[in-house]
Amino acid sequence: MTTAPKSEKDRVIVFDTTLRDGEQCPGATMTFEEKIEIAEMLDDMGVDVIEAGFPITSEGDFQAVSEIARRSKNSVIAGLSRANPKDIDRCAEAVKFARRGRVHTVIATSPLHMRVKLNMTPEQVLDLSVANVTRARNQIDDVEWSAEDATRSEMDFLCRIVEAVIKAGATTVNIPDTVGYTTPEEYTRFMRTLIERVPNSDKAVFSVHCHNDLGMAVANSLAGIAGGARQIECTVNGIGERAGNAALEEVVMAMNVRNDVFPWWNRIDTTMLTRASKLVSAATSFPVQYNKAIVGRNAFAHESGIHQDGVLKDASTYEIMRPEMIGLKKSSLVLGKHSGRHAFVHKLEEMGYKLGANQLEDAFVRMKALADRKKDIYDEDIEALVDQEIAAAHDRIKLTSLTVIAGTHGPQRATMKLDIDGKIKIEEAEGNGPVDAVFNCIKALVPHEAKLELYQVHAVTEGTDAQAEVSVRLAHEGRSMTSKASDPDTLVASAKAYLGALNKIVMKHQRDEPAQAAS
Ligand SMILES: CC(=O)SCCNC(=O)CCNC(=O)[C@H](O)C(C)(C)COP(=O)(O)OP(=O)(O)OC[C@H]1O[C@@H](n2cnc3c(N)ncnc32)[C@H](O)[C@@H]1OP(=O)(O)O
Ligand SMILES: CC(C)C(=O)C(=O)O
Repeated sequence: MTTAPKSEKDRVIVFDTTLRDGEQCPGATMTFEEKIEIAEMLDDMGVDVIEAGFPITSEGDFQAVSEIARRSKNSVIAGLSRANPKDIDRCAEAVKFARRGRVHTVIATSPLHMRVKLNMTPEQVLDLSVANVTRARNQIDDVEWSAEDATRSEMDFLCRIVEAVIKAGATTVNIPDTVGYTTPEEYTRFMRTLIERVPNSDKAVFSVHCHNDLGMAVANSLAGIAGGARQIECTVNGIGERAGNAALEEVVMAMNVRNDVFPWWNRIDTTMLTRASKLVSAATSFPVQYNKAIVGRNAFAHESGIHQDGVLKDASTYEIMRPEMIGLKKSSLVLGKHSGRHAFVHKLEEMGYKLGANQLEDAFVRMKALADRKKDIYDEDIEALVDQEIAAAHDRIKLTSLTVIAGTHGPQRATMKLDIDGKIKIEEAEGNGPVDAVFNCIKALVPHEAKLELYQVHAVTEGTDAQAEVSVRLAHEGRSMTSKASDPDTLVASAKAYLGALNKIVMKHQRDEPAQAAS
């Protein structure tokens, strides 16, 4: 969903640099095919300018930028270049295949960078900038000039150089916060002063490019727009040098959700944001932080009971945007130790269960107990728990407690307390292994002739804290009775599964007895 257009002067151009600045961070290198796929997706999503790479970097980067340019549909395709003829020419050659190509040329303007890194005087930097913008403009109509480390540059010099590059033909002037140093108020003032003081500032679009070293890249980008800029340079998932760049999904949704505060619009189809995030994460192998704004897996997930109850009554209690706006089907209610009954009942209904009040209360208590011991509660856990609740509703023999001593120095020993028809009985037994000790305890507490035919264990979900699901089959008087039980403790699950099968035998006897007496 795109924000309804207002006027052209309020439109923010979205410039995505995932494939250039995003790729610059250690470990994020993408293959040719991955870059093509991402560029096509950004084009479809409504990104105005795609910075596809830095063509002088390598033959591979040149090829990727050229191919993205060839395949471009609506987006302008930009390439980066330093302020030297070789970079400019190579870049112009790569982007010339696009419907609209852009040469983006950068040079540092801060005293520190000019002196230490470039070993140039401000006048040399100014002359070089003018010469290279002119060179680029002789090859292409769309030229962006960037003042690297602009926010640590002197305002008087910046005004002079910006005026000169616009005169030389720069159509976009980018004022980057290269090292993530500025603050929102400062950046608004900085941008406003620059635009006001440069006499020909109306001949170019001013742009922001903010890094996240102090966690303010998104806030600073919006502040720069408030100061008069109309292009935001950003990346999907906020990837980029060091702590990254302003995240595309965050700046776009901030403008959409708080349009009262950020009264500008853009052309992004926000329903593609989730897909874009997943694609970039997969291509770079950079996981998305769980609590990342907009696209983190917890951004629309609720675990606490009070929040879940609120969301069930009206999602806007705890959600400031609808999940569908960013291409997510729905928000999720995650069951855990902080959950309440409303969410538990809702989950059971979704899974097709309808329990009576007592069964529900028992299952809820058991879910809480499970959540205290297990990190994630999956649907399979709930299923196992409720099935067991239903199956055990009429059991005459119930497990009350179990302690097992196991380890290298046998024999293993179990102590078990059972509730048999309302009476508590306790017994201790040894065994050849902990499971044998547990089953011997049951035999001591409930003497019976049934023979163990099958004992099987498997994990309900993944991880070392997964619940064990145990199946037990007992044979008695020519019939077999099978029962399943689950618990994070394999021995408790074993005891419950055995007792489940035993209860079935007892129940069968109970049903058969009156019939036998009558015959
Ligand atoms: C703020 C930014 O994100 S800018 C983009 C940064 N991205 C990258 O650097 C990724 C791609 N870079 C590369 O592949 C390489 O660095 C290249 C191909 C650009 C250059 O490689 P090399 O020629 O081996 O130079 P190297 O990277 O070691 O040093 C950079 C040189 O460029 C000069 N330089 C740096 N910025 C600029 C600039 N904007 N304009 C002109 N020259 C510059 C430096 O002063 C240095 O020159 P020197 O060799 O005379 O000292
Ligand atoms: C090339 C420029 C825009 C840059 O990446 C920066 O200054 O951070």
